[in-house]
Amino acid sequence: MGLKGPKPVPFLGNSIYWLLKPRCFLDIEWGRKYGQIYGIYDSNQPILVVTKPELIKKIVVKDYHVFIDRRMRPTNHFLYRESLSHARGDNWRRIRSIASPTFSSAKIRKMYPIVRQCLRALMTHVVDMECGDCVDLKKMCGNYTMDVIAAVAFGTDANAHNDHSSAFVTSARQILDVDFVRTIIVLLLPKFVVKAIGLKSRVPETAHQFFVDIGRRLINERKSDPDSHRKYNDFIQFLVDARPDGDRDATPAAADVNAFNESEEELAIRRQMLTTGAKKHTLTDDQIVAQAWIFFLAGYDTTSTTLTYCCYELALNPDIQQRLYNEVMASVDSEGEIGYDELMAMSYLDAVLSETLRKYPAAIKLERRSVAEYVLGDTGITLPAGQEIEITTYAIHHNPEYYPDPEKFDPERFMPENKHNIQPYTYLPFGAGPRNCIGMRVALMEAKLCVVHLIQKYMFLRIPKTSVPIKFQISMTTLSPGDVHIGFTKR
Ligand code: HEM
Repeated sequence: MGLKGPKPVPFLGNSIYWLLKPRCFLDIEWGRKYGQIYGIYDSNQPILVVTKPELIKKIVVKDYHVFIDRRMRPTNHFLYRESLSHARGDNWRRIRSIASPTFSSAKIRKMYPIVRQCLRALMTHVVDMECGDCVDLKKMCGNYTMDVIAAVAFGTDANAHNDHSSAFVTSARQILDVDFVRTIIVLLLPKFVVKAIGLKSRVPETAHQFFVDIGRRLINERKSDPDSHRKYNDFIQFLVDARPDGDRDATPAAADVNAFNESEEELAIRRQMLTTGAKKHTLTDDQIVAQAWIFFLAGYDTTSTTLTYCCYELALNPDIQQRLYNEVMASVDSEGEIGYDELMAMSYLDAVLSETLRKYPAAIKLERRSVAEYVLGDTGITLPAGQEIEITTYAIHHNPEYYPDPEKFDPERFMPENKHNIQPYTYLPFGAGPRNCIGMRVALMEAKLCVVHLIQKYMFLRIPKTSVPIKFQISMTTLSPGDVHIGFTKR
């Protein structure tokens, strides 16, 4: 296509740079140098990088059917192949329209008590720590989101704070703690070299099998219990019960939280996709297991790092923390509890989390793949079928043209009176269009509830061990923090 872009290294493309610097910083540098459309190479795979809002809208919403697939590395395991995030074309449409009602606000309200229960475990754990102690935020938030996602996706009590050797936690760790550098070396080296030196990036099959076994067992139990739909409010149950006339509020309304890109046009496209998507409105048992699995994989680390960054910024910004504390105290009841509607109505809390997701989007980029030849707006570029596309979220969120003083943590940007200043398709922490994050509402509920309960009891403090600025780990797709420590002191 003759695009500008960083010079690729033979066979390795530009991937070699990702070993040296976090990808998010490279995206900013390359965007400054090459503009809103440029080309990079992932090994020998050419990728079109797009950061122009009007073109993003075309790709992810208006012509989403041309860019219906996400860029995916080949995988044979059904847990991935059949999952929502990896599925392609009509298979994805079908799975998405069956799975969407499981994320309706009615269903999320039903899950609320499960999340509340996991929060109790977190609060008990925090009480057991000495106040004023140095808190390992990543670990604390990770244990909480592990408990939540195990409970809502697999109906299982992971007991992550207390039992680090439980089968659930160890199997999850084997899969989640993938060594990035090792993985990229395996991807970069020719296959025969990888084989010859016996390098493996794969996780042991027993870890995957553990989740397959739990999922299959639960589905059997639920299917043989005629009352299960009354007893359980987790994803497995919702997917077992999925019906063509499931909840109608599965698509977000224009006023929904974080729906910055959702005009009536986008909502209509999404609704149309969902209603035409499902010819056969059931999933096989293994397809249900694959969805529970991907909810676990996509929902654990993203929510945990978001919470980590949020508490970190509150520790660095005592004024913002105080204002949030005031809002929390005005919203909770005499027992310190809060209902779903009251939680969602807290505008400053919403602004704090939105700003966290702006400054630290857990996924640093979105990926799409064209299924047909396509003329890209008035750029004069014709994309071939199979063209990989990346939309560099982190770089967009840190562009001073859209967010003045982008390194400043400033929740004001997202207060109701200022939200209209945000240009559509420049705020993408959950992606956009019909293939956006299906778990957004769950993630926000889980994170907000956690902040509300922690801040009531503890003040977050910057301590000598708090690294400023925060350090990011080397990663291709996610914004993972290195160690993050802050102090907690009892209020
Ligand atoms: C703060 C937390 C989270 C963030 C920042 C986040 C972000 C994202 C992003 C950026 C995407 C890609 C969207 C696109 O390509 O347009 C995505 C997809 C997805 N997310 Fe999330 N996510 C979060 C939590 C969750 C949770 C809790 C779940 C499940 C319970 C979940 C399930 C998924 C799934 C299944 C997909 C693939 C959707 C599809 O291809 O149809 N995510 N997420």
